[in-house]
Amino acid sequence: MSTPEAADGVLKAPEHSLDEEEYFSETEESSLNASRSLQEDLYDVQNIRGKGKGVLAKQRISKGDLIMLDSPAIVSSARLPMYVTPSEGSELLETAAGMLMAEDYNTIMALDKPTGTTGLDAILKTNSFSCQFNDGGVGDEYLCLFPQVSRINHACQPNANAKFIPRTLLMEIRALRDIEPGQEITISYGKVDLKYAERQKLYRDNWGFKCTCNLCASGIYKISESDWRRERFAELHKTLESLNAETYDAERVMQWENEIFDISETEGLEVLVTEDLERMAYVYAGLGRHPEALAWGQKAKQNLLQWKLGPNDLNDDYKRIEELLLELKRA
Ligand SMILES: C[S@@+](CC[C@H](N)C(=O)[O-])C[C@H]1O[C@@H](n2cnc3c(N)ncnc32)[C@H](O)[C@@H]1O
Repeated sequence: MSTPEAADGVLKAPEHSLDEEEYFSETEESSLNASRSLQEDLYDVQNIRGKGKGVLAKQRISKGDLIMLDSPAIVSSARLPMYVTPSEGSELLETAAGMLMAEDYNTIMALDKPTGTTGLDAILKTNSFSCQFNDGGVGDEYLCLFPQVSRINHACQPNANAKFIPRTLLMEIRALRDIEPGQEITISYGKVDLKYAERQKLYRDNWGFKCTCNLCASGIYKISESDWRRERFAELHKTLESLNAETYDAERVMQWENEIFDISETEGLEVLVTEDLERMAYVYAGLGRHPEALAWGQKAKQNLLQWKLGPNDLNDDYKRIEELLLELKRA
């Protein structure tokens, strides 16, 4: 499992927007105990037809709200099978799990696994996230088992986002859109922008299930509309990335970007539009419209912090956007 508004001019402010300070303090202060009390108020684990268990909202959750903060009960190098035999690997996992507190051990042993399988291997394969702790170089891939997050089912138009924070090893689940009481909370297990056939193949081959999320179960017309939008999303990005001084036209870029923002909202692809928000900042800056450029730059930074980066994981994208914001403030 790996984890994953257009407007005429300036984006609408999201209903719940986090500024950097609020974001950092909210996340820094959140302990796992806080997460457990969040759990009691916000969601329940219940049986979902055709999907085993799943997580349902108990109250209205607003876009941007923190839903879960979970720490891994088990962390295993993804390269373990290169160094030990399958039975040695299973033994190591059982030994590690045996060191957990009884409550945590029972929680992970009760997690979902394919019928007819036993043991931690199957539980890890069904439920773990593939996580990188450093720069994603050779050997930097780990399988992490998050006991609470493991109950969240996949959807191809998810209403929540899973973000792994390497510095703390926490997995953060945040609402991608408003979620009503009784609605299932869902995340994407794989690449979020795949089309129907690619997604079905991915989930069948890697996790052994046929995806029956709302989109995949919705029938041929809705599925092909969604596929068309996803294809258009990719096509627009290709066009935008291939622009040069001769082919650049600010008006057209703005139209295309607004189309991208519309599609990202419908399809749940908000995590993929940071560069588009940044591009809009450059377009407005190029037109000498600095207040609008600044607003788009701030949206880009917020998008990065909300959906991709952990507090203090300030990567090159973040630094580049910060520099742009500084320049725009000076202009
Ligand atoms: C990480 S677990 C999710 C929680 C699980 N349903 C449970 O009962 O604990 C992943 C498993 O849930 C089921 N599942 C998750 N998303 C699904 C979906 N969109 N369609 C069908 N089954 C799904 C599959 O059996 C998958 O292997």
